[in-house]
Amino acid sequence: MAETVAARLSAAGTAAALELRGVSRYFGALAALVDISMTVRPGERRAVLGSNGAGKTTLFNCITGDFAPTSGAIRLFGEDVTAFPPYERIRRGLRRTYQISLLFNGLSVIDNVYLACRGVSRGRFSLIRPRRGDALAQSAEDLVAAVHLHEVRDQLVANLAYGQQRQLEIALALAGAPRFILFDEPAAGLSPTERAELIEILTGLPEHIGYMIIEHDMDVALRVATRVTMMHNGRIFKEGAPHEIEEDPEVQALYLGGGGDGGR
Ligand SMILES: Nc1ncnc2c1ncn2[C@@H]1O[C@H](COP(=O)(O)OP(=O)(O)OP(=O)(O)O)[C@@H](O)[C@H]1O
Repeated sequence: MAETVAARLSAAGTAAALELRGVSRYFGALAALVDISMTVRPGERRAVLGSNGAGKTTLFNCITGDFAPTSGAIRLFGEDVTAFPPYERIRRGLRRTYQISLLFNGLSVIDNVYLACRGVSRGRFSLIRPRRGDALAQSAEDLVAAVHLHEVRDQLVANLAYGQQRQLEIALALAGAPRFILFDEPAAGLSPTERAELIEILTGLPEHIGYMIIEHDMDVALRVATRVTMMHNGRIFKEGAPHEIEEDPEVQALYLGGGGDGGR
């Protein structure tokens, strides 16, 4: 369904959510990204696959502005953001989750989400205590529900199961009306049940929110993505619909043939 929305917005002439043109990133002599060009349409859900060292995290770091590309250009919703610092990209609706947890363990689920909503809103330094029913408090409640954590709303983060903590990280990324989210291996370390829940949460996000997801679990990646980019040695190796990638003999040889370990 997200594919339909993406196609409709694109046909209407809407600027791409994300556009990379000739992006390279070197660390000394090491080429982590080489001449990456890609276009992600509004509402599109893109999986980025590739073995260790393929360049996936460096790609995310260039998109967020954590690393400057050595060369090339990055556009967000039609605007050239190549020289923008990360906070300017966040202001334009870009969000990211990390492999490491950035949660406040000593606070409840709802307080973590409320603080995230507060952090991306105007007046974020106000010390006025929130009341239930104010707009931000309501947004926090909605986000907790969107990631299926309403039953543990008042629990301390430290007491949550690992999978629930990952779900909470998704809620934080959803704070403040994001338009495009980068998910960095959200399924890592999850049980099969938790993975199924994650798939439900990601596929249930509002259709106008596009995302890019780094995922080693092929099953998760192919189910939550409408399009897949396969990277290898800092370059784009293949791009296509999930079924095209799954059936591609070269992808199978490089990735799926790795003994069921997702090419790691
Ligand atoms: N800050 C850095 N300094 C030096 N080299 C780096 C840095 N970050 C990444 N690299 C190198 O760039 C290459 C690409 O790394 P990157 O982390 O982007 O790959 P990846 O596809 O995300 O791998 P993984 O699946 O292990 O996270 C690797 O050779 C890595 O060692």
